[in-house]
Amino acid sequence: MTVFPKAFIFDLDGVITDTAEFHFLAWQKLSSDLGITINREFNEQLKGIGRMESLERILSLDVRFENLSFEEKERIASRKNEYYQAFIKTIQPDDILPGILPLLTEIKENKIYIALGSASRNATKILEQLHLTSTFDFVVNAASVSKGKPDPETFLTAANALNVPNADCIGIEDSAAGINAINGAGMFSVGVGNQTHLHKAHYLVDETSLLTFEDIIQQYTDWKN
Ligand SMILES: O=P(O)(O)OC[C@H]1O[C@@H](O)[C@H](O)[C@@H](O)[C@@H]1O
Ligand SMILES: [Mg+2]
Repeated sequence: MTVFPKAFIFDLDGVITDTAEFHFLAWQKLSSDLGITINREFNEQLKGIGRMESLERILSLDVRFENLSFEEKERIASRKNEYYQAFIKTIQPDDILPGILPLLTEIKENKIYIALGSASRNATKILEQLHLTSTFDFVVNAASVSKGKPDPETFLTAANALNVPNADCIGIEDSAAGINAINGAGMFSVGVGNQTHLHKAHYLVDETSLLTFEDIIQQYTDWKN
């Protein structure tokens, strides 16, 4: 018999819209200002991770930045955010990734809650630009939690707010940190991306266009039984 979840908890960057690419481009630009080179492979470990922690990981690549003060780090992190905000200025509903709108619609039709579990302080703004604010029953962002992904707190906070058991939630993520967070919360994890980085996902698809309600529910049902 088919088992339906009580909530879907979506990551934002790289799942709802391709802002993961803008985060990468902004970090790359900032790194280049600092004389540090980062590539896409290195960027995989920044996905899902908060702004200051990402900066720490980049600075640790070069001993010249060993003794920066907190104020200096904050200033550098703000510069990255300025670069990022310039990239996201023009984001609009057309930028919702393929497959996401039909999935959201079907979840709603089945009267299942939809939450956002994002590490980004820009999350609310992006949802507004995508005209998706009212689609989400609850939004968790970096300001709502004390421990970011891979800690499960982001996903547990959403489940608590919606008053649903953790094991009745499905989380969707494009980052390894996010998949670890969902699994740590005792939820069913859906990964969007490649096997190398997201092998811990309970169910994995290559891209968002392959996320169908029917397939996810089928996989979730198998996991529950
Ligand atoms: O700098 P922001 O917008 O608060 O985002 C923090 C993090 O948010 C996450 O969603 C992204 O995957 C990370 O790449 C990003 O660094
Ligand atoms: Mg993401």
